[in-house]
Amino acid sequence: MKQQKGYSRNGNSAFKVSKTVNFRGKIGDESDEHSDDDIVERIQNKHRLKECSRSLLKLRQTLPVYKSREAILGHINKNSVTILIGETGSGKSTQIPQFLLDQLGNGNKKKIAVTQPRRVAAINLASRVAQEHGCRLGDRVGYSVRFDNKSGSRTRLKYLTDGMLLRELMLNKKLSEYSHVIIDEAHERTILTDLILGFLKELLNGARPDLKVIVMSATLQADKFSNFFGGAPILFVEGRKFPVERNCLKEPCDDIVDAVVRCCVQINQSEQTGDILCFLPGQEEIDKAVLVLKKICEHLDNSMPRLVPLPLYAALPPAEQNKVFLPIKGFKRKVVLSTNIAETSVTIPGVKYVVDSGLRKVKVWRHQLGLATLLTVPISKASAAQRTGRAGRESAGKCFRLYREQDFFKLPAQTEAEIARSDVVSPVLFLKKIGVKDLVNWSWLESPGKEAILLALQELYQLGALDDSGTITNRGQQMALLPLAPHLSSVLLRAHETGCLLPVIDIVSCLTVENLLLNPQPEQRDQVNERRFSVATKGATHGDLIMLKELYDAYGSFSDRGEQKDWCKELCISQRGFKNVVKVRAQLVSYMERLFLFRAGDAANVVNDTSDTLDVESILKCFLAGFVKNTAIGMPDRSFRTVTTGEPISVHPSSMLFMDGTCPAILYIEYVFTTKGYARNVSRIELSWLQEVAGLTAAKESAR
Ligand SMILES: Nc1ncnc2c1ncn2[C@@H]1O[C@H](COP(=O)(O)OP(=O)(O)OP(=O)(O)O)[C@@H](O)[C@H]1O
Repeated sequence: MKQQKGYSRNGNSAFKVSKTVNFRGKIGDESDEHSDDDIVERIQNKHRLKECSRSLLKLRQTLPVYKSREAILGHINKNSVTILIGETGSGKSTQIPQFLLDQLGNGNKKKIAVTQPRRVAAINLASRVAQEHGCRLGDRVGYSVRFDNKSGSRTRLKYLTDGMLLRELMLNKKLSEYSHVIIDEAHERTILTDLILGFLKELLNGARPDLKVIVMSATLQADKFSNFFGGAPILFVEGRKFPVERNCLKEPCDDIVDAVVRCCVQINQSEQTGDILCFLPGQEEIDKAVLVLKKICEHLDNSMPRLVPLPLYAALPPAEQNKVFLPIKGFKRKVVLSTNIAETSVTIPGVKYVVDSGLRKVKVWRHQLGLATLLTVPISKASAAQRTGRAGRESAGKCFRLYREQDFFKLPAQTEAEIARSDVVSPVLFLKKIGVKDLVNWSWLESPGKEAILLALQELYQLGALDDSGTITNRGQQMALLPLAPHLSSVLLRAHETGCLLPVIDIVSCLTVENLLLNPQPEQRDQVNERRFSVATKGATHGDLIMLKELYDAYGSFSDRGEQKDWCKELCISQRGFKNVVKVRAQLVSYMERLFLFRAGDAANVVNDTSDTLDVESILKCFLAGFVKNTAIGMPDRSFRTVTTGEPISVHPSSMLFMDGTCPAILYIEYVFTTKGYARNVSRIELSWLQEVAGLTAAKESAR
């Protein structure tokens, strides 16, 4: 290992060790019939919950926000919109919603919604606030995130992802259940947060002048939000609870995974107790760092705490994600390796040290190509502050930035709004669904621009979501209700119409789980590919989508868990990824059942092809209908050119079709640009299919 580079210190050096106590309330569902034992247990649980809440009250009272309780409530009660700025860890996300909950009292049936850009944060906050409030999670305090809901008729305070609030909006345009909507971490400027803000503005000026809106953020974009809401007052809450010392590298590092690992080892050697939270750009780097740390741990001196690396990224199943929040026993130190999903709102108990790579992965939409690419880019100053803020939440902390101080000053102040670098097909479909007619002049916090809106409208028209007059069709309504991007929704609807729904749902479920197929080590690549080819015999000819179906079937065919695990290992497949696929599949089946009122188990309605009887052509034509723009034609020199712009594109080395030189045309689900443009998740298609599907679209266009 290389020598650890030195750190220069520029922060507060106060250092204090405090004991962490973890309280865990019992979680369960309420049923109507109880035995005497049940009742006794319930009373005991209630007692325990109240006790836990009483001890947490002492901690809550020390939070800066708690001390400003009356002023904050007074402000919110007086104004329709309040912009609230407070430092990380000051208690915004946990305390302000509870002040409002207490103020509502027991008799009031209205609810408080608190939106979060990420599901991990929504769940983490709801769990904590339920403990502080002394209730079971899902009772008075609950959460709702995609594919998971812990809220019920008694829930008065609901943490939910911005996507879930938008879904609620589709069903109830006035949000009539809610008296207060809190938009947390508004500075993240996700498309969905921006959309909600626009929608809330329209509601306040129209159907719900009584609604109270609170926009919260730790960083300064206050003026922008205030101006958007016609000069809404800005409230600053002073004070941070614990100091965090900041350290930067003296020299830049060239290998970020190596630098993170070295920094963790150094913290373990030189710092007092406390867990470590590291921010890395993506899953690939995280998995690599976990592996290296596991290997290194075997050789570490017994006089130091044992390092326990735990990954945290969106593609992990919730049970795996939850592990990072559990306390660790024994002479050990938890090392959580995370993407930016733990960057805002999240408190990971025990964390005292933050290691920040200064990088993140971001999807950038390229209008000219009509494709998105995934890039690793430096974070903003606002992000760096958020990451630093994950330390110092339970006691004083330290943050180690793996870049130089002068590089920090070069970072952009704020993260660019997602809407400025994304395609807006989903948002436009949503706005159409809720009946917005004039999209260009709608209350955009930041308009994506006329051109982007027109392109999105065109795309939705091609997918059959809009009719000639630009009105949403029945198909568009159904697409909006499915929890998928419009292109994938359209694939499912086509599959339902052509009788191949279940195999297509299997494939779509696999596509929604990131990094299901892991990258084998270079020396194992040929062997792993051979094994995959031997299972996915049809995929070897038809490509990655069909291979996913074959792998899904093979995964489901094991009765022995151990054998299933070995199989995943041999084929370099993520077993936890497949567990997630199974859950997503169940949800998608139930959405489709509700939309079309059928039972997927009823063979008369849907043929559930096995790999042996798969109707490959029908399946691929469904995908073609949703992704007709993502096609490329084979050239005599075995290269491909995209149908839309004629750009050269190559099959990605991870594809089953990488070595195949015989495809007349290809369909791909993703485009990535590294050294050149690559197609990922590639399928072989025939030119006649392309003519058939593109012909249908062209016919529609000319009829317009
Ligand atoms: N899950 C948890 N476990 C332990 N302590 C927690 C938890 N959640 C919150 N806390 C405590 O409550 C404090 C306030 O957290 P809260 O999330 O309300 O702050 P915030 O101002 O919203 O911060 P941020 O902007 O960083 O999200 C934390 O600093 C921490 O001490």
